[in-house]
Amino acid sequence: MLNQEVGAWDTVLLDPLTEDSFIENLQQRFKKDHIYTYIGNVLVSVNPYKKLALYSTDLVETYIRRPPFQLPPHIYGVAESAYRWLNDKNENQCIIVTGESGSGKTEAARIVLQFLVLVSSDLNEVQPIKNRLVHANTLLEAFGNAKTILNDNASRFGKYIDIEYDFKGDPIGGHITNYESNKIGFQ
Ligand SMILES: Nc1ncnc2c1ncn2[C@@H]1O[C@H](COP(=O)(O)OP(=O)(O)OP(=O)(O)O)[C@@H](O)[C@H]1O
Repeated sequence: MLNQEVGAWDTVLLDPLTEDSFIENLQQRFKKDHIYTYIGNVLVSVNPYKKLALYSTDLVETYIRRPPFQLPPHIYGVAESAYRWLNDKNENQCIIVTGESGSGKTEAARIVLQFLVLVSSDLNEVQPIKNRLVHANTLLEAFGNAKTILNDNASRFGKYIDIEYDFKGDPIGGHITNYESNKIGFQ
C-alpha cells in the first residue's frame, strides 16, 4: 500500500510549495488513481468519476488499526481521526465537506457515514439507530436530488448530519438537518 504511493501524499512536504507544484502533484497522483491528498489534516479529494477499489470493510479495519496520517491519504483517515478524537478526548468533532457541484461531497458524506456505522459495535440495541441514519440519508437523497448540467445526482439542499454517541463510542441517536434551499436558484 505504502510503496504504491506517487508524488507527495501531504502537500506540506512539497518543495518548493507553489500553486504549480500543488496542482502538478494532484495531477500526478490522480493519473495513478490516487484521488486523495492531504494538506496537513485537510483532505483534498479529486472526483475520479469512475468506480475505484478504494472502499471496503478490510480497508476500514486497516485505517482503524493504525494511528491517523500514517497511512496514505484517505477519507477513512479523516473519519477515523474524528472518531478517535471523539472517544479518546471526549470532544465533539465536525467534518466539513465542501466543494463545487459534482465534486463528490454527497459521496464523501456517504462514505464517512458508512465508516462510522462499521466502526461502532454490532449490539442489537445500536443496530436500529445505525440503520436509521443510513436509510434517512438515502431517503433524503431520493427526494432531494435531481439531475443538473453539472451533476446527474445533484443535491438540491445542504445537510448537517449530527450523530450523538455514548461513552462506549456507540451511536445513540442523530439528526439530519436540511438547509441552503437557495441552492436551487444558483444551479
Ligand atoms: N469517490 C468517488 N468515486 C467514484 N465516483 C465518485 C466519487 N465521488 C463522486 N463520484 C461520482 O461523481 C458524481 C457526483 O458526485 P456527488 O453527487 O457526490 O457531488 P456533490 O459534490 O455532492 O454535488 P452537488 O453539490 O451537486 O450535490 C457521483 O454521482 C458519482 O458518480
